[in-house]
Amino acid sequence: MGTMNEHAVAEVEHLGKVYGTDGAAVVALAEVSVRFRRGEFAAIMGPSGSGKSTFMHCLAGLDTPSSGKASIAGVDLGSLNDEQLTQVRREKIGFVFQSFNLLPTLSAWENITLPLSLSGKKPDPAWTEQVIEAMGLQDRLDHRPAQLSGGQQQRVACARALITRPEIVVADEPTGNLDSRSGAQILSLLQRCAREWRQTVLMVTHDPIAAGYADRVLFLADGRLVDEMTQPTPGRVLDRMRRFDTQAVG
Ligand SMILES: Nc1ncnc2c1ncn2[C@@H]1O[C@H](COP(=O)(O)OP(=O)(O)OP(=O)(O)O)[C@@H](O)[C@H]1O
Repeated sequence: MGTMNEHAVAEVEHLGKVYGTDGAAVVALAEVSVRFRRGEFAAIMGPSGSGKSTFMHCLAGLDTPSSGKASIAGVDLGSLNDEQLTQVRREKIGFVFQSFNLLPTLSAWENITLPLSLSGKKPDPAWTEQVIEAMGLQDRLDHRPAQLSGGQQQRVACARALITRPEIVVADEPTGNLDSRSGAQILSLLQRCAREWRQTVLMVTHDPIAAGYADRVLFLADGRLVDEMTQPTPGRVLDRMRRFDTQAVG
């Protein structure tokens, strides 16, 4: 695809994670190696307990691998101290969660600009306007989360994730709590992050329709990367997921 020599924005090599010890040890990830490039929208799928959250947490520096390594922009996260890790997360990664995670006492505007307030930075007016307009939030900036619909709240959460212009957007089931129309809006926005703004978007999802918006789908099973699909369609993703079901039964 002409991307062989392109710089990997994020990469894991021989990533492994074991929780607990001895008899109680659970292998959550084993020997996972994958690279993500600039402007790529990737979906991570797999049955419950297959290691998706663990994978994302290790990649984003929220959890420490037991073996192998995770790197962001060529920097091995394992070589950083806590302060440096916090800085990498703050500057390079925007997070979107299934449950929005907005602060209830703050207005939409205050929630969106919180990452900047926390690091003592001023909003870049042109970028801020572009993000707010892309999220369709111009008329909702004074509202508190409770005065917004679920879809609007998730768009506030997306704007908050984008306000620092991170190279990577990590979305953990971003449409899990939304109706299909609001979900489609969020997925189009994530697609735009990748295509127009050249951010690397990594999304965990259980939904084949959501995965259909991605450029590539990675399939995890029992902590291993077992398959990969480019130019996914909901139908092909659904077929692949069904094969996990039959394997689990058999
Ligand atoms: N903190 C922990 N302590 C012990 N075991 C854990 C911990 N976190 C995850 N696990 C185990 O690791 C395995 C992978 O879990 P993980 O949450 O990464 O899977 P998942 O694919 O995200 O699942 P789901 O789709 O249900 O959210 C599971 O067997 C889980 O029980």
